[in-house]
Amino acid sequence: MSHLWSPVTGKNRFFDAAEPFELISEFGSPLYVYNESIFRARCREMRNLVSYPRFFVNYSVKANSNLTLLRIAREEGLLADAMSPGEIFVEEAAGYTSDEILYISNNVSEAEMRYAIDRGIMVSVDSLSQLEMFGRLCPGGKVCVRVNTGVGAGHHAKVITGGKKTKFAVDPSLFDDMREILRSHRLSLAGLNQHIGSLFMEPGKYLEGVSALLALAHTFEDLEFIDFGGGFGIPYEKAAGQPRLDLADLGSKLDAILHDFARTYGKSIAFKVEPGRYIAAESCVLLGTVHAVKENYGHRYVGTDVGFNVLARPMIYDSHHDIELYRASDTPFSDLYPVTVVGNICESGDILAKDRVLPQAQEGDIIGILDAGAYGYSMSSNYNNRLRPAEVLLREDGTVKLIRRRDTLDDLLRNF
Ligand SMILES: Cc1ncc(COP(=O)(O)O)c(C=O)c1O
Ligand SMILES: N[C@@H](CCCC[NH3+])C(=O)O
Repeated sequence: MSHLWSPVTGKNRFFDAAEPFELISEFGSPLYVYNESIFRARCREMRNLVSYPRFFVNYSVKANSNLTLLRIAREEGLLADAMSPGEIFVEEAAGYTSDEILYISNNVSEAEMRYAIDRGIMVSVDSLSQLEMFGRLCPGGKVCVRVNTGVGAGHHAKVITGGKKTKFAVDPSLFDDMREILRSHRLSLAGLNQHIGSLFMEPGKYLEGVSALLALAHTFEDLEFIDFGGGFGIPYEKAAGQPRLDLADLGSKLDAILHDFARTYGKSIAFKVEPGRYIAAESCVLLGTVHAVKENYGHRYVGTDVGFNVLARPMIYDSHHDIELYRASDTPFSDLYPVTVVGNICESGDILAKDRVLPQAQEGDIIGILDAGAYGYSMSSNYNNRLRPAEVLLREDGTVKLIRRRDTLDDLLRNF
């Protein structure tokens, strides 16, 4: 039995089914551990966001494209987004059919666009030059256009995808030119989509974006669907008491807007959202091992095997993840003081948590990095020729399933 120190009170039920030390000894460290019931619960919350009947949730698989999790998302009735042929390929392997996938392309080659067209997958283009390309490849076809309504939101400048300072989507002032391209290739505009950015915690900006897109949508007569994008945030700072996004409030306001639009649009219309993080983030704790503790010029460091090759978010965006400690011995956890938790990569920016208030860690302790299910494994790499970790699923029936094996040294030579 291990001992747990957690900054998050009122739990910890995540590891009911299996102990961190047992998991690490069986599957290696670091290790992405997912909880099936949390993942399914998040899928259902999104499915039930509104009462509007033709409402679809496209899971944005860039957050986490593990095949087993994709199959579960599909079982829960989620459709899928794809950002690349690779994502389409994996979605098809998980059982998604062409009518269940929306390809939200960005600066793709002809071959990449054709990959979706050949499969009958709906393509969203995000520039007029790519609309031209689509028209050349698929004259007379149906297409979707990604629109930048000028509304943007997100937890960091690098993930705000709407507004005046982003490469994404079509500026509505170019709509006359867009209509001309549609006409010249006999294309029908089946859908409009947008994505304002990743991680908002208040409904305001999202609903502002929804209304802005719908105002533009009224000027097109034949739309089949409108897709408002993802961005639904989760509270990463639970230990500090950060509240959850009020989905019930967001859902009821969104519902009213959708019914209103549908009443006045004049034809049956479907609506979509594209959550990634909300579905996957909280279903995962990333486990790692403490291998060294040291003091450098008065600064205390906890050295772990969770480098930024394993979890890139803190390095790229200074993102916060709450951290727990598990201990096999009976040594009690000490008082709390600030330490910097780092990985094993040869860069000084390889920092998981700076000046985090924790008990003194010991060699052999396990750390648990919470809410690591979105943009965790999917952004991991082999930098420093390190092996990407395994992923395991704590199933609802109490069993543990390996859902992706850990890289092997041979994998490092696979492409030579
Ligand atoms: C086009 C598009 N849709 C959906 C998402 C999913 O975003 P999130 O994980 O914040 O829900 C992203 C990523 O930000 C995206 O680029
Ligand atoms: N990778 C970002 C989110 C970007 C989503 C892709 N548009 C994160 O970890 O927060």
